[in-house]
Amino acid sequence: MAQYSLVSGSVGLITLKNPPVNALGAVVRHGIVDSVEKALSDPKVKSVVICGQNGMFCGGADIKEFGTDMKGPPLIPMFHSLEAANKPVVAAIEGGAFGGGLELALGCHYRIAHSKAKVGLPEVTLGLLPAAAGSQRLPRLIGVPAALNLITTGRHITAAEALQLGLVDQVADHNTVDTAVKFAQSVVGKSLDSRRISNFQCPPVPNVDVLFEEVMQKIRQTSRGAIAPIACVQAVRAAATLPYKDGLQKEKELMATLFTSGQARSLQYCFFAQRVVSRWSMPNGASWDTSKGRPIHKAAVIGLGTMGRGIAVALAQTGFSVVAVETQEKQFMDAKKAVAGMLERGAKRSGKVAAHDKIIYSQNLQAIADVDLVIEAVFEDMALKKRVFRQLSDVCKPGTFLCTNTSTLDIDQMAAETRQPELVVGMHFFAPAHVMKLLEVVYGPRSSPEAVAVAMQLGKKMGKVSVAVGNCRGFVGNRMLKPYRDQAYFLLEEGATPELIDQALEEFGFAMGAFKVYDLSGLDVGWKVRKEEGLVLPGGGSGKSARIRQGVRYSPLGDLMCEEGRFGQKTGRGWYQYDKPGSRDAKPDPWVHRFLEDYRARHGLVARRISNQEVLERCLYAMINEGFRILEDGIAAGPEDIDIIYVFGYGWPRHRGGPMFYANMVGLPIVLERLEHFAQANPDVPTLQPCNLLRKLVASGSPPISKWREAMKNVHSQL
Ligand SMILES: CC(C)(COP(=O)(O)OP(=O)(O)OC[C@H]1O[C@@H](n2cnc3c(N)ncnc32)[C@H](O)[C@@H]1OP(=O)(O)O)[C@@H](O)C(=O)NCCC(=O)NCCSC(=O)C[C@@H](O)CCCCCCCCCCCCC(=O)O
Ligand SMILES: NC(=O)c1ccc[n+]([C@@H]2O[C@H](COP(=O)([O-])OP(=O)(O)OC[C@H]3O[C@@H](n4cnc5c(N)ncnc54)[C@H](O)[C@@H]3O)[C@@H](O)[C@H]2O)c1
Repeated sequence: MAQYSLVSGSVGLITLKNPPVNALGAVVRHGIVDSVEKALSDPKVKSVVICGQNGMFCGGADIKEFGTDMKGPPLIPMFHSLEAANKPVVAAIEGGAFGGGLELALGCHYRIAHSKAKVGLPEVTLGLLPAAAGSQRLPRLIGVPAALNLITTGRHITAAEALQLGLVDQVADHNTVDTAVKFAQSVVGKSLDSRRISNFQCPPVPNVDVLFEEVMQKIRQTSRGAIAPIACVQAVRAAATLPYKDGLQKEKELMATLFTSGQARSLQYCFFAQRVVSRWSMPNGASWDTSKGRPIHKAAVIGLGTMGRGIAVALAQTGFSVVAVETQEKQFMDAKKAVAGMLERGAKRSGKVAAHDKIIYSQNLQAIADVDLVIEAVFEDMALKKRVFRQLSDVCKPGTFLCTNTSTLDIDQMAAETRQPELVVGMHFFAPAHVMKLLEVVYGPRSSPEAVAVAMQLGKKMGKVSVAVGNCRGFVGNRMLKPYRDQAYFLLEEGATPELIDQALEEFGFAMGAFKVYDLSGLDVGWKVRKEEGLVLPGGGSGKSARIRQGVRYSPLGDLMCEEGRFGQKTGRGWYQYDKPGSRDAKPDPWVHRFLEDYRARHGLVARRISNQEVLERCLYAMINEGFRILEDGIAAGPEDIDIIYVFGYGWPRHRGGPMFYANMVGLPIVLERLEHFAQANPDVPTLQPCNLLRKLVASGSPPISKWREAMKNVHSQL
């Protein structure tokens, strides 16, 4: 609702009330219309202030209403009547004004913001554009380049930046509403013509066509197939080149296309999924609302290689005291230099002071005796990790949380080496750890809810999107990656090239195709793991056993590449060629094509034409099938957990919602039918056999993804 009151004898105060963010649902919109009418028709009222309750102005249109019949007054005429009012209307912005909330403020004649408030037009992140005239008013107020930046990125800006851009008129440190009321009284009688933004001409831009052409080209390159950023540019272009009324019409047409698109549904699903996963639960019933964490002041990182360095930086930048331990002399010296450089660069970007003094370096484990939490990031070697956990348990004070950054190994085996196994959890960061947003928090069978709560809270403090998952080989993300990568290799054997596969995946929207990722992370990493698993045979093996291991189809292609010393970017040669070791510009390599032809000839394989569609179906459906198995096994609490892991950690295009949402969009019966088809053609690939949960969901009428948790409960009770 919107509450109306008369304050200071002459100011009509309209307070938006719709917790928690005062979104502009139908009831609020009715409330605004009624309140504005009251204020404008009351002769005692000389000016109007609009604010939101509980220190929050407005989070925008009510996203939960999208997809419903959206009854109630529309926003655009409401904002026009505010703007047309003959009494000054002032927006008092506390907390935030986002999307429709900022558009409401732009309909007002003045805007006063609290110094800690943030504002923005984040519609693009929901697959939309600011379609309550925001795309037309903002460029008129702050100019085309600044408006383009805000609207195409959706970024939230501080009150100080908003003031600098001319987006707000004043910033208040205290009592924003009181300040706005006084301000409203002070402007009574002043002409309002110059305050009605829809009357403004857009500030002229030299070479407007060139500017928009350049911006559009950049957006096309970076948007990975997302349509909303492109529509945003088109809408701002309309503001820059057309009269307001025509621009508004263009905004409406563009919004109509976006609003009903699958991309908008996917992005809005991601918005809510991110919030769903923060309400974590464990199979034993423990959950975020019943489990309390403990404050962490001082943390330790063990092993300062690729991951340990990033984790130490992320902790220090969050304000934690860190003890960083590395045993090898050269690594120790290199890490100190590298971490200092990372902190400097971070400080430059954020404008904050580099947190050098937060980190103490040591080569001795005794230095961590008084820390509250440890994150181990030594080599991926179970024997070593067990030894380290024994030492940690001896050295650390009782009650210290012991976390491992392992990407695949069994948390429980490490916990078993300690005196308090309930304090052991996985904190699986992604490289580079100070940049990547995802954190998988892995609970073993003995992990306490308190330990999970501590890791989840720590992740949140570090600005990570944390997802709690169960303990199995590869957890969620890496477990699902295996069948995807296996399919990519099998497709090479059958006639594809790395470029063909990567192109199909990149056109789908992945940041990088499977083979570019291999080259980036190093082919030798997987080779080492496969050797330890006893899968690697010299020369790739021979005869029938060459392409079968442990009874299932296996491609030795990756092993053969490693035997040639082709480890990827680090050696300047991998699935692509690079100008020099360490260089990033991947070029197709004729050597690889010959290597694949020789391999096929050796194994009597006849190359066939492989379509992009087959690449997507084989790679993605195999991955999705594993996702269903993960749900069936109770490793992830719901499809949202899997999707958030893939969007934030594995470059899955957000506008496609994550693998499980994608399956829901494609249609579960289609996914099942294609998996059955591929499984029949590849009886020696068990990961293509459709899993029980998928079959049961299809048999029960393929409920929408929002109902899968419920359906999973039934499946679990039947298993
Ligand atoms: C605001 C925040 C920054 C606050 O963050 P914080 O961390 O404090 O809190 P949470 O994020 O955890 O949120 C708490 C709680 O609130 C829910 N929530 C937040 N925002 C909204 C919202 N806008 N609507 C509904 N619910 C919201 C959130 O889900 C949490 O609850 P939960 O139970 O899930 O835990 C942060 O919340 C934030 O960033 N929010 C989103 C801000 C945003 O993106 N706003 C823009 C919304 S879109 C918009 O405003 C569109 C307008 O431009 C124009 C609308 C015009 C519509 C016209 C439609 C015409 C269609 C024409 C098509 C015709 C087709 C045809 O022809 O048929
Ligand atoms: N590299 C990645 O992309 C990535 C991503 C996620 C998780 N992980 C996991 O993170 C862990 C570390 O991986 P990495 O890539 O940083 O390895 P790395 O080889 O770059 O670094 C490991 C470091 O640990 C040090 N070390 C070994 N034993 C030690 C001990 N007893 N005490 C202190 N330091 C010791 C080594 O000297 C080395 O500097 C592994 O478990 C790995 O699976 C890696």
